[in-house]
Amino acid sequence: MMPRPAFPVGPLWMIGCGNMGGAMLRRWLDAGLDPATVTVVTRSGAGVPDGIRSLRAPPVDERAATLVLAVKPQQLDAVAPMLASIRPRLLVSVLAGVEEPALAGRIPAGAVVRAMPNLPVAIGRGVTALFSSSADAGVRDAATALAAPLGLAEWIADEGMFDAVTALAGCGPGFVFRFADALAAAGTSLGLPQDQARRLALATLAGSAEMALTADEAPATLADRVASLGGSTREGLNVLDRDDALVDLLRRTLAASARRNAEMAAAAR
Ligand SMILES: NC(=O)C1=CN([C@@H]2O[C@H](COP(=O)(O)OP(=O)(O)OC[C@H]3O[C@@H](n4cnc5c(N)ncnc54)[C@H](OP(=O)(O)O)[C@@H]3O)[C@@H](O)[C@H]2O)C=CC1
Ligand SMILES: O=C(O)[C@@H]1CCC=N1
Repeated sequence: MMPRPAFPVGPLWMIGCGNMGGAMLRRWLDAGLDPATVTVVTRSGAGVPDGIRSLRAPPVDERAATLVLAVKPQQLDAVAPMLASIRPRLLVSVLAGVEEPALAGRIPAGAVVRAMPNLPVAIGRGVTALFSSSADAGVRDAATALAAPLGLAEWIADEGMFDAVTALAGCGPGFVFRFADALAAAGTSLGLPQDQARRLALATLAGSAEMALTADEAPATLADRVASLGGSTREGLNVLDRDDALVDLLRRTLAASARRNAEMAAAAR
């Protein structure tokens, strides 16, 4: 296995440390990020890992090399003024929707990278999509080094694709968790005890995803291997496949999320 790239050198400040910022920071610390280099700024101090400097405003007489922005898009204008004079080498924003020019216009930085992580980054099995208009290898290496311990990291060439990537991978765990509950509930409706249905549903999802990830065949081929001719899986698949029911449902699901990302982008322009 290739060694992971080293974390960017210098102080790392994280603005906002809730569900996503907290998940990323905990994973970075587990992966060897030096806690002494980290400062977190929030209003309440809630959610900051033990042993990490937690402040209510950025320290005035210090500089960050890397600034990670992890507040909600609607909170950008509340935090931007206090970040305007920091001028970090690298600004990494995980804000859904908010585009690079909107970030660069509010928070001057050597370079801006948009990152779209998802919640399984907490266990190093997430997805992080990255975009930057900068072609600077140092910038890209630094962002890749931050994303690598979080799971799969993929650069997106066209920022116009970022809302779609956000809908699929950023929001995706929400849809998968909902699917897991639905699968379990369907088992319960056939008479299984609730806790057992949940265990079976989660283990089935985990095993199937792991198998599909490592298989040479496409998921459709794997599905056909489960569906014996004249058997019960085919009967179930017929329900999902009739009129493209599942595909249509997910198309509408992702389209709704992508639309909301575009709205948040427009609001920040
Ligand atoms: N949750 C997810 O799965 C994903 C989220 N994202 C993105 O991550 C970002 C954060 O989302 P999420 O973690 O879910 O949201 P949370 O509400 O959980 O976290 C927001 C954080 O911002 C802090 N905050 C809010 N206002 C201020 C302020 N004025 N000054 C300093 N800190 C502030 C909050 O702390 P306090 O209230 O104490 O100030 C909190 O730590 C969003 O932009 C979202 O688009 C991206 C991918 C996935
Ligand atoms: O729901 C949201 O807006 C964020 C973006 C991706 C996941 N959560």
